Amino acid sequence: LWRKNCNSVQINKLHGAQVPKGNWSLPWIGESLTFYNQGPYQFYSQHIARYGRTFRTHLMGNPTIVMSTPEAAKFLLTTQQKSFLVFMPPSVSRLMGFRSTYKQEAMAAKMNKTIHESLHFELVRNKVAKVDRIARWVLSSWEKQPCVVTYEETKKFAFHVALDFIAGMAPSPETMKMMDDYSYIVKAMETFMQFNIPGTSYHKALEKRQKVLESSLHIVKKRRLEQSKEKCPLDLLMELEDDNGDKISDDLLQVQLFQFMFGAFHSTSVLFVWILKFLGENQLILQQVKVAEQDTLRIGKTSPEDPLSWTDIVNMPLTSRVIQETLRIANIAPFMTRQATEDINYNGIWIPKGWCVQLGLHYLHLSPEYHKDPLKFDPSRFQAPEKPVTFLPFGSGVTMCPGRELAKMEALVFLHYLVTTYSWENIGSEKGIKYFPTSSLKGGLPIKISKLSEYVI
Ligand code: HEM
Repeated sequence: LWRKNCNSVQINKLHGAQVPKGNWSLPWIGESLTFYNQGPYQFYSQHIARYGRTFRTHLMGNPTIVMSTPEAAKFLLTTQQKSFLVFMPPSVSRLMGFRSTYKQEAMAAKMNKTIHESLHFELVRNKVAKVDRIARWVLSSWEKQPCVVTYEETKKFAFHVALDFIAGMAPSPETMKMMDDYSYIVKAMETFMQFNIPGTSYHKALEKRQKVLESSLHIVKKRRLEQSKEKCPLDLLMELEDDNGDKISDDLLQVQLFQFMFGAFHSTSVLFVWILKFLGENQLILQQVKVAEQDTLRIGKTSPEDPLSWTDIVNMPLTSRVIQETLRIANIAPFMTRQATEDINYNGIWIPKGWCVQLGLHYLHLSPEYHKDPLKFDPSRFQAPEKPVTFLPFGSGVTMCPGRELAKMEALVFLHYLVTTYSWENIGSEKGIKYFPTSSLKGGLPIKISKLSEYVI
């Protein structure tokens, strides 16, 4: 019956448009297991070879059309974005407290607008000195460790930068505990298809979510009393009023802070891990970054305590290209999924209402059509402007990541201190990549670091 239902949709036509070729596989599960086991790139490559650039499948309980061209990205994220809602698998959306009607609620729309506006360039620029302090604090704690599990340690950095940036909060035992609870939630998202059964890690992750929400509420209440002169995004959210002049409720605020922090720290720490992996494997590029750019910058400082400035940040073109190339190859967000709110005809492809459309960023970023020698780590490719809509690590359109400038600035500061002060070697064996909730290295990249003897400025 399930197959019949799907097929009857497929042969229905709207102005001559047709659902693309593909495979439904098993009822409800569809091809989710294959997608999960193979990872997006292999899954996309095999299906594209068989069915063409746009194909249909069944993922996470939904009929899904997968597209991976710049035209499709533009259509889905920009020109036709109003016909779609952001989609997450139910088990993930429950952990995130995400509702599909979310963007339609008036207050939620105001909050979203505030978040995008609050992460402005000026704020990022003003935070360089603070991020500088946090980077030194975290890196100096690595010196005593015989084995640094990069993901675990860069997480501390990204989490505390995000907390300072969003809520003006300094590191404390309470924030470390909050970070551990978050980490448990992220870990639970790695597993495909989860059910809330007592004793399972998913059930425990939902309990941890409750704890993080409590910590978030505590932060909100503390911030209300602080009356800080420097306004952070949380202050701006607290000032919001609905159409009746009522302030945003604490319930909404704590969920918003929860989601905001989630977006802010996990992807960023994963980015650092990938950068360390690629630089470790490309010693020549590492030496160029170190000698030609970062050492020169450090030598220009009057004392070792001199923090980086915004001028320094914008004078790191080589390191910036390393970050771009890492984002392209690592594909931290390997795909984006949207759900159609109406029947849509996209260039003869029929997208029925309720179906999902998945944009395969992983394939777009690694396609030889748009990127020469795509699997080669070659930051110099970014010396020339990339072809339009072929590089979207932060998405595009109204939901484009508002934290992208902060993420890049953090990475530049972090790399500055890492390469000028330390050398490192990989001490773990390759364990492969996990793709959910983001593309990251299994094992978290264990390294051993040594302080450089020439660091005597
Ligand atoms: C390397 C680091 C990061 C990557 C790769 C990344 C990637 C992304 C992507 C791809 C999206 C769009 C999702 C979609 O449209 O479905 C997104 C959204 C978002 N990101 Fe980031 N992000 C990063 C860092 C950050 C940081 C540092 C912050 C906050 C300070 C942040 C806050 C957000 C928020 C709030 C959204 C939701 C925007 C909306 O729904 O309108 N992200 N991010």
